[in-house]
Amino acid sequence: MAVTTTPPRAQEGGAAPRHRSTTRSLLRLWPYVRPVRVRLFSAAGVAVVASCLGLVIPLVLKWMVDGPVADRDPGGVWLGGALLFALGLAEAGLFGLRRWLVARPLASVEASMRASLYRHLQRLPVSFHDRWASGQLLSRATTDLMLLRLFLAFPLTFLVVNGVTILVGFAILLAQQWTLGLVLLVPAVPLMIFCSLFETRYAAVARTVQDQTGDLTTVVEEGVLGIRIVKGFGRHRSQARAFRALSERVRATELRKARLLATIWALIMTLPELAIGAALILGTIQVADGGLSAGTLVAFLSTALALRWPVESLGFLLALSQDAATATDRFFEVMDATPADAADQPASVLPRQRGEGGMRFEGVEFRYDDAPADAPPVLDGVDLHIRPGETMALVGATGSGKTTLTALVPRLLEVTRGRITLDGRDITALPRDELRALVAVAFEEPTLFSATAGENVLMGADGADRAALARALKVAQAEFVHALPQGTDTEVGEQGLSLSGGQRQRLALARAVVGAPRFLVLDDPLSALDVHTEARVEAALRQVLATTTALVVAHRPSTVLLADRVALLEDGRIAAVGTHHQLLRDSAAYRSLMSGHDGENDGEEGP
Ligand SMILES: Nc1ncnc2c1ncn2[C@@H]1O[C@H](COP(=O)(O)OP(=O)(O)OP(=O)(O)O)[C@@H](O)[C@H]1O
Repeated sequence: MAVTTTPPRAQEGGAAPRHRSTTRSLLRLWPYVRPVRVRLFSAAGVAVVASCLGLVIPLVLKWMVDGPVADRDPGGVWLGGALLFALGLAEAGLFGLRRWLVARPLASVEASMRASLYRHLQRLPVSFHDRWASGQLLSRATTDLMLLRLFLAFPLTFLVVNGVTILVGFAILLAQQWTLGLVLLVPAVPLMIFCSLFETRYAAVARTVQDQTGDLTTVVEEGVLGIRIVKGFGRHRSQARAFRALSERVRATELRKARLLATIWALIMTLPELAIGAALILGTIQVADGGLSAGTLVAFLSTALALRWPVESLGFLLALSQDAATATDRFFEVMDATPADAADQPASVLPRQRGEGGMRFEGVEFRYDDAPADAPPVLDGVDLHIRPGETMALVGATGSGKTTLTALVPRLLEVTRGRITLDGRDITALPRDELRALVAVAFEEPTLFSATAGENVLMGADGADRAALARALKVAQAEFVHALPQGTDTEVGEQGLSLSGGQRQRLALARAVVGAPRFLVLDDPLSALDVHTEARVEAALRQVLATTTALVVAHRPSTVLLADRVALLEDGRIAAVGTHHQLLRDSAAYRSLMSGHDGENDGEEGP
């Protein structure tokens, strides 16, 4: 399975991709923004009108200074004052309306992006999740999406509003006194150069800080999930040191970001102020010479001052846009990864052949994407046939590829070469839903979700009822559930009651069998059980699921004995197949493997 992107790692010095276009990045948000475009554009229109109303105020001032004030007409002054008050009120009201227009749609854009990301993460193959740190994914789903909502709510609108206001404002300035207007325009050229330099540098720092925040999230998550190990080995000090070092790195990068912002902000504020100062001096000289009316100078300077905020806010708006472009890139790095179903081969369904029943591995080769190029494949030409209704134990040394082989059947991993058939049908030609209904899996690490015990089990099959639940609990010898405070309705998992390792394993096993699957793949799911419980589980499994074809990774002779036949995995291929006794007799490797377990203490399951 080819996944098209690799996880970016936070690097000191910035990891922003070169040649990135901020606009092109942000334009990718369009499909999510499209449904709310009418409200967003209306809000921008309202804000433009509000901002331009602000520019009318100096014109009213000019009329007042040159008219009623010069003519000492109190009625005119009152009229001008009332007009100014009405304009101010309208401006404030319109900005309020803008905020009301965008609040709800933007919350829905953020929610729909988060839902798409979550859906996509669920569809991405296991190999993708193996390669990406969970904190990097978490930070994309939280911090990055929040930055995007902020961008759509504020900088996007105000870049447009302030851009239009600056253009209209300068048109008014040039119309009033073009020579003074040109003086104000002088700083525009250096400012544009500074802004473009700033954009490139800021993009690199913004990317670094967002990646480092992802790394920090990973460390926090690992610290919380691994709290028992941290405490058990007294590692809290070294964990805290590692955390401090990482947060120190984030702080240093944030400070770099702040320094850049401070520089551009200082330039954006100073240059226009100098230009306004120069215009004031030149304008005063012109008024003294009689070339300009006092009212025009007042209006000119008021307009110039009204343009200060639109100009000065540019640095801050550009910075927020950069943060948003980086967040967009990070969001699409995940969304662009090829989901597992997209990699399905065309459904060249092989006709089911007689005698082809059961689970068959034919020349199966598998290599991990991130394995070194010169490393041999983990599995190299595996041939194995598990007959219908048969239980095959899979044994092999640690690291021989047993888990990898079991992950290939439900297509958690994809074979690199060769094929696997279930009742004669190539698994790559089966729709995912059908494959997942045919094959049930249980792993050594039993994962339970924050839900009731019953819900955790029923997750194993769509439409399974209470009767199926009771049957599954019986097969998995998980009837201890009935003795829990609320029986099958007791909350378990991270937020609920803590269960012992063996109890969790039996619930996970019940989940695997609740749908009475045709094929069962168990990756040593009974390792935490005592031998007696294990024997009872296996016996019940065989009896109730007589038609099930099972592949069971086994480490202990007791598990092996319950299987019909045993396959020995060695050097990436099946080295021997036979009953336990046959292999003990014929295979030295098998004898040595099993003898390693002879003296093993099988341990007790939890309370
Ligand atoms: N995501 C991965 N990327 C690269 N190599 C991997 C990955 N997962 C496992 N491997 C390698 O593949 C080999 C087989 O691993 P696997 O977990 O399948 O062995 P196993 O037989 O199940 O071992 P055990 O009995 O200890 O559970 C090992 O060498 C392991 O290092």
